Amino acid sequence: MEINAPPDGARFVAGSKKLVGDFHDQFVSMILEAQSMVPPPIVANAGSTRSRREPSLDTSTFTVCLRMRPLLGNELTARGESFNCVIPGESKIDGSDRTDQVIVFTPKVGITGKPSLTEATFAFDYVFGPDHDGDHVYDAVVEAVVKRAEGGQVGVVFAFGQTGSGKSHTMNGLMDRLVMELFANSSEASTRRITFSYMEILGSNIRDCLAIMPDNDNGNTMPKVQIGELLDGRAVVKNLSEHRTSSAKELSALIGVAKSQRTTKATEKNDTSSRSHGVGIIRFGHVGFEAGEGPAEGVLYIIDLAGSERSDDSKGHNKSLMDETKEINLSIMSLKECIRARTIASGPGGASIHVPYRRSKLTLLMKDVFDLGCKRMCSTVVLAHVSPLAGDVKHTVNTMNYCAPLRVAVNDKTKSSERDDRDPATWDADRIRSWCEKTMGLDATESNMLLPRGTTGIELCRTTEVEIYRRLAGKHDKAKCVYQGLWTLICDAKTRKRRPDGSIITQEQEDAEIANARKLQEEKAKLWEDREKTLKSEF
Ligand SMILES: Nc1ncnc2c1ncn2[C@@H]1O[C@H](COP(=O)(O)OP(=O)(O)OP(=O)(O)O)[C@@H](O)[C@H]1O
Repeated sequence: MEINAPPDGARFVAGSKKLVGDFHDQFVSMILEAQSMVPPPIVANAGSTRSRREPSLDTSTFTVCLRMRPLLGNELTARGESFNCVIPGESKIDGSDRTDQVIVFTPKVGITGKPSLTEATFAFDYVFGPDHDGDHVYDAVVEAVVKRAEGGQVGVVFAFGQTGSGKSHTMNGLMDRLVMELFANSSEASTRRITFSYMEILGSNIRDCLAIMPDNDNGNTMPKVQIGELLDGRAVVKNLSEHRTSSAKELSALIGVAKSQRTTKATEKNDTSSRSHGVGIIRFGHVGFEAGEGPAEGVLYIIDLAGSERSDDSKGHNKSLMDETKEINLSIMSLKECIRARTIASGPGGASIHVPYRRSKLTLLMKDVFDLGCKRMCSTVVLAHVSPLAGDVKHTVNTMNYCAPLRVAVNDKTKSSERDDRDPATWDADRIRSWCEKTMGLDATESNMLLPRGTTGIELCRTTEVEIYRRLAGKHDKAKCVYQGLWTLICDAKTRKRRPDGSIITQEQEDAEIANARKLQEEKAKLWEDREKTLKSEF
């Protein structure tokens, strides 16, 4: 949509070469006017869409958010292209769906010297504007992921966006709040074991930022960290130090050391630009179990990606900064590719989609998030960051063009899959109880402990491993058996072959299709053989 300047606003000087910065005040008033027309938030009847959907379990969920930083310091008073061109748009909460919109205005000056704005609207799960602080972001999207990781699942929070858009600012704030929350409940201290590690990744060069801690014998000579895959498919990290923490003070001190060790350099856009991906890993272990007995460790990855740069941002770089930029942009591209492919892979007919997580060390580390066969729930929060400045608008549109469709892909997959009767997420309370008793060997008392108040299949599928162990207290072997049995069924359902329209391909249909293809191939071979014979006889 094009918005033209008010007639009395712009100095139209036909033929003279005017730039966007020459119309600072006109653009500011045009954007303020557009902002005054944004409708108030819409809150529809809760539950209106959820009740219509088939129960289904998203084993890897992505919450795609946008955070825009405020204008800073001299940006507030500077002229030229230093004005705000990103504003929060309409907000809707519709049953189980939540949508926040954001509007980006691209200022232009035509060849006639006339200023105009091009308006584009993008939808996200959440949009955090300049007035939202870090606590707001934590409460809205991060807290739930932390709780899941504490319960034995995988949580990932990562920040990406243009250099100088506020990624480190957000992640530092989230880490500070996380430290407070993790140790707020002292009664949990005796039942869990928290460890912290921090590394920085630049291409295949990975460094342990806590290797110089005094509790590490190797000091500064720590070997390079390696990320690889075991024969059984598990991703492993070698030579990364793990530091047990039992208080907020200890964890805070470790985070402080990690931050001070991370490579930053001054670039044209940011005096302290992060030139690597910073990866904080918090593991939640459980005490009181024999080795190999208890629930799996939960893990939380807090990832502050290096800033992506367009060629404009890097025109003043020397060769080494240029090489770093290339590495940074490549790994961010493969991360985005993996999220896109993973969301499509969980949709109808998507089980055969390849998720290229081996392409970079960062995505290999997060393998659980991208693997359809992963045996635990993975929740990822994508925090895309943008600068509000008109001078950065190309980058902003670029970030939004990539991130906003990630959210659409997530929502689309619930559309029209044929109900899978073997998927435990679709079972009612009686069927899941009968499976627990007949297949898993639980007696009636154990079933009552595991399935309080008529727990349905989808509810049990969403229950964390730690919670299953808690409900079946003292019966670790049964808890392990139920969790593993349940996740085998879930993974089978996730990888079941489907047609693009969502209908299930049964084993018999698959066998018939293979036999049919083989028959066609034999017929073709026979045809060629006959042709060759005819040709030979003709010459
Ligand atoms: N929401 C915010 N409120 C106030 N100041 C902010 C906000 N976001 C960012 N800033 C400030 O903007 C500047 C750049 O932010 P930051 O270093 O976090 O960017 P970045 O995206 O991590 O950059 P790079 O990718 O180059 O490391 C910093 O001075 C930071 O304090």
